Amino acid sequence: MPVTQFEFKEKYRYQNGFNCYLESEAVEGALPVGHNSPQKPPYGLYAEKLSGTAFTAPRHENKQTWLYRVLPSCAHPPYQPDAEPGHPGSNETIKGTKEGTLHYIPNQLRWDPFDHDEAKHLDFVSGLRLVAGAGDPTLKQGLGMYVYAAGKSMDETAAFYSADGDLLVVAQEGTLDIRTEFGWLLVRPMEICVIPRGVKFQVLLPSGPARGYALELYEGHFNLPELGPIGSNGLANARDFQSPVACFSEAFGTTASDGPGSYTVTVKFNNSLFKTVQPHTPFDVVAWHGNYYPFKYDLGRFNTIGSISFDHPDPSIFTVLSAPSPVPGTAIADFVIFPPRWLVGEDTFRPPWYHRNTMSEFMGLIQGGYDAKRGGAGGFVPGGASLHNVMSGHGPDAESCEAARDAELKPMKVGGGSCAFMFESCLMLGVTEWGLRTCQKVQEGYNEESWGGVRTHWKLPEGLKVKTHLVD
Ligand SMILES: O=C(O)Cc1cc(O)ccc1O
Ligand SMILES: [Fe+2]
Repeated sequence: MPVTQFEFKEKYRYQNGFNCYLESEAVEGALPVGHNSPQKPPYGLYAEKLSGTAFTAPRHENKQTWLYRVLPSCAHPPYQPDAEPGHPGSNETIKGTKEGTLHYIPNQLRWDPFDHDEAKHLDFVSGLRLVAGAGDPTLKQGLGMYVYAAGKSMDETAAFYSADGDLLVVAQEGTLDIRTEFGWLLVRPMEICVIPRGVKFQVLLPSGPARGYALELYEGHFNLPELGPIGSNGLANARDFQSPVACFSEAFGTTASDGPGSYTVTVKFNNSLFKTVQPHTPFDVVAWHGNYYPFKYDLGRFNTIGSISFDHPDPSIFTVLSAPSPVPGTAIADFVIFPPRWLVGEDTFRPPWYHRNTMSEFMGLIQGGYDAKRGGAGGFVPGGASLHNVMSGHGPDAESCEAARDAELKPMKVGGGSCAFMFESCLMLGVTEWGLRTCQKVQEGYNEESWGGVRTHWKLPEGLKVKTHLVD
């Protein structure tokens, strides 16, 4: 059914701000006033608390939301393990291997663009593939890195949630129309969203097939990075984050065990999928208030900051969101983007310097090219990825390096119409069997092709006295 202008406007109304205490009611008076759990909440709703941190987490970290819904979430038949091994979206593909073990490889890896779902038999959940990860969701430590390829919408009677972590979704191709318990989020390419642990959602594809990347954070939550001397504005500004308004369905019966339909809820629990089928909709939240909710962000709104004198700054200057570890300044996951920007550095090697990083770097490309790597077939291209793990040396490929050494250093706009991103983590990443072999996208000659041709420029000026010299 086509949406009318009015419905469209209502459905995609958002509340603005990051990490705010928000409230929303789809029906006037559905939110209890001055009270969280009255004896009988308005209109016969049930009050249900959804916590994103321990009840006793410090005030500045505490995340909770009160939901006012037609039926409480506990009213469902038992969950059952889902799908046979090997089946798309089965435990095997979510874990990465049958045993769930990961491959630890010091080599640089790069992937050709991941396949679209040509056959249109995958939806967002069955099209989700774990490529790399670290840690363990049962310990609430670490993270998972995914690509998704979906050719069709999730069923209108389907919902999904992850008990394992908060899911940051990076849309690369195709629009995601995401229905959540909290309301709707429209996420287009060059936009991202975060769906917190436990929040049920359904992904529709209004513009056809979709492909993208996702990061699941088993530990903590994403925050805006500290701005330090940058001051009180810049990078991703708080007001540009958008959250849904309450929107509910009336598909329920007189009790929790009768109802108009069959609604399938799939849960990802310790990287395994479980399913239940309940007769009432899980999208029955009429009102909510709290600070634990899904949100979206348009990467085009990022206020990019960089050097206006010399030298190439650390990429942390491009951090959109950061999920801290207990070690100050050290992230379990940073989400970093490389948007179009001006380069004006004088006497500066402008692309990323060569480096070995104690953090691991998983990169993807949303659109366009990346200034340190060649594009085209077999290069770093939209929909593909690279992984430079802990201490794996990397930097511009030989071609980009030579071009940058000889470039005339006038002000120059890089990356017009392009946007690469990086999931950077303090943890060593393991690659799944799917990521390494099954997907068949790993570029075999990546290292040799990129850096095999790096030229030696070393030349000792004649007559210069050598202070120390190793005699081999
Ligand atoms: O490796 C990369 O391409 C990402 C990156 C970019 C940059 O500008 C500096 C460091 C870094 O790791
Ligand atoms: Fe790097």
